[in-house]
Amino acid sequence: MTAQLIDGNALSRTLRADVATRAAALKARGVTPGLAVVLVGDNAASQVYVRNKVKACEDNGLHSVLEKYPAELSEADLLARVDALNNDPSIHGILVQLPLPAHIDAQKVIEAIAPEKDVDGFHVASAGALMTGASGFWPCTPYGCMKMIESIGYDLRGKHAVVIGRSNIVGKPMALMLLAKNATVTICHSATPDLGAMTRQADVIVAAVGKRNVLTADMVKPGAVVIDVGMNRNDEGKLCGDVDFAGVREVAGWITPVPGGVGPMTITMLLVNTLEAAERTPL
Ligand SMILES: Nc1nc2c(c(=O)[nH]1)N[C@@H](CN(C=O)c1ccc(C(=O)N[C@@H](CCC(=O)O)C(=O)O)cc1)CN2
Repeated sequence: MTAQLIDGNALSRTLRADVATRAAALKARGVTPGLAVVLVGDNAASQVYVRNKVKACEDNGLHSVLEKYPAELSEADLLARVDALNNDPSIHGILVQLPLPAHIDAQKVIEAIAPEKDVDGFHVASAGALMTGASGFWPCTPYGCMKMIESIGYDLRGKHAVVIGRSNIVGKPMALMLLAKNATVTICHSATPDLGAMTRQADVIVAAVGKRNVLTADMVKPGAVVIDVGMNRNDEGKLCGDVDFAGVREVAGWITPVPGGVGPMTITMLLVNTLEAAERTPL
């Protein structure tokens, strides 16, 4: 069996077209959804990601501002910028690109963002909302993974989902989202003794570790849905995920590629969250 691809670029095109339609409707009522993207330092990958976020806004009718600061920016100055953006009525969503330089406490900066503008979904209030089922923004990467699973018409009720990785940004929120759809969820991590024994039981596997070949064909139940969140480089310097794609695609039922899978969906869900932040703002 060769797995069917879940194409993040194609799904993104469909979802972004819907964002553009809704943004135009909002504009007609006098509100242009606005996103502020804050980048500190010169991390090469971050520069590409923020550029792609700004372009995605431009292409789909959202207003965006990109604020770039040198790596030496103080934490206090960054907090002051966040405060100014919290009070700017033309800005509905704020994101501070991660990672931040080591002298800045990233969590402190995230907590300074007004929860109603936290379109990254990283604020503790957003995490609490996800946990309790209250209204709030979901982190874009796991939210994108859920949309990919939804796009194949897969019913998670009663299925066993294994999430590999326990970060606050992907692993933990991913597990909560799967749970909310009535999956039975297992979270595996670096101290899990026999990862393969867990993943072989899974109907759905989400790999979010940041290490190549964490998931190989012998660890996958035939027909499983495999979502690859990893973003790594192989020995030739080519982008690859956490999953041994060539091997696993011969066993899985569905699989996401890297590139062209979860990555573009992360940016798409940022647009969705920003649009919703603007829609929720009273006129
Ligand atoms: N404030 C945030 N910081 C970070 C986030 C985030 O969601 N919010 N996530 C990651 C990086 N990230 C978005 O910021 C991101 C990573 C990758 C992609 C993407 O589209 N990848 C492409 C390949 C791109 C390439 O060629 O290098 C793909 O997978 O096809 C989008 C967004 C950490 N920081």
